[in-house]
Amino acid sequence: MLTVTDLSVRIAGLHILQGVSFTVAPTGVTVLLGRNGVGKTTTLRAIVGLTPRGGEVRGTIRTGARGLLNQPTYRLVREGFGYVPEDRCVFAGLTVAENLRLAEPRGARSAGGELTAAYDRVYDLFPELRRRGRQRAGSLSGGQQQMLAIGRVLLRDNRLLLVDEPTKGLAPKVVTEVAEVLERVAEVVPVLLVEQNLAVVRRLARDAVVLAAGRVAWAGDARELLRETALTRSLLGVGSSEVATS
Ligand SMILES: Nc1ncnc2c1ncn2[C@@H]1O[C@H](COP(=O)(O)OP(=O)(O)OP(=O)(O)O)[C@@H](O)[C@H]1O
Repeated sequence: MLTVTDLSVRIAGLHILQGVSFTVAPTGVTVLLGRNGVGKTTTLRAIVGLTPRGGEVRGTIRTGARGLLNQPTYRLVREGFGYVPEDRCVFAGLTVAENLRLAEPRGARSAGGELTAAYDRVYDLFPELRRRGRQRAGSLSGGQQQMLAIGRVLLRDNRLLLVDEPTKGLAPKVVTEVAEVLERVAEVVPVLLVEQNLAVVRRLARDAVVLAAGRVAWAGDARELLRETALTRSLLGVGSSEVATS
C-alpha cells in the first residue's frame, strides 16, 4: 500500500499541493479526481520523483516502512513504480517493437534473444502490439499509442501503476477498450488513476480521492461519491446529467 502524508509541492512560486494525504489501496483502482488545474498530475509526478527542477516537495510518501520522497525516478522504477504519463511519450520515430525494447528490464529477453514471460504478459493484454511490431509508433492511433504506453510499463513486474488520464481525447469505443484493459491490469497490480471520464471512473474505481484547493476535499468509496450527484457536482464541477448518466 502507498501512503502519502502531508504532501506539499511548490513550483514556480505556486503552492500547488498544500498538505495532501491519502492512501492507495493494495488492490484495485484508486482514482484521483478534481477540477482542472487542481494538482492531480503534480501529485503523480511528485510520487515518481518527476517534479520539475526548482520545485520543492515536502511530506512523506511510503510503501510500508520505506520512505520514497524525492527518490530519483530510476530508483522508484526499480522499486516497482510504473508511470504512464498523460502525453504517453512514445517515441514516434521508432517502431512499436523498438519502443518496447527501450523499456525492457533485465530478463525480458533470454541470452539467445528470445522474448520471455514479460513480453507474454504484455502481448496477452495487447495482441495488437505484437501484430504492429514493425509499425512506427507515430503512425498509431491515439488508442493504440495509449496501449503501447501502458504495455511498455507492464514489461516490468510493477507493484503500483500510476496512470494519468489514459482516455483523454479518445473516441468512445476506444475509451471502452482502454477501460477494459485497465480493469484487467488492476486485477494483478494496484493502480492510482487520474481520470476525468466519470463512466470510466464508475467502471474501474473502488476508492476515490478528490483534490480541491491544494488539499484532499473528499476520500472514500468511489461509488458512494458518484451516487451523491450534488457532492460530485460541487467537487468536480460536472453537470448533474453527466454524473447521473455516466
Ligand atoms: N512546471 C510548472 N510551472 C508552473 N506552474 C505549474 C507547473 N506544473 C503545474 N503547474 C500549475 O499547477 C497547477 C496544477 O497543475 P496540474 O497539471 O497538476 O493539474 P491537474 O489537476 O492535473 O490539471 P488537469 O485536470 O487540467 O490536467 C496548475 O495551475 C498548473 O498551471
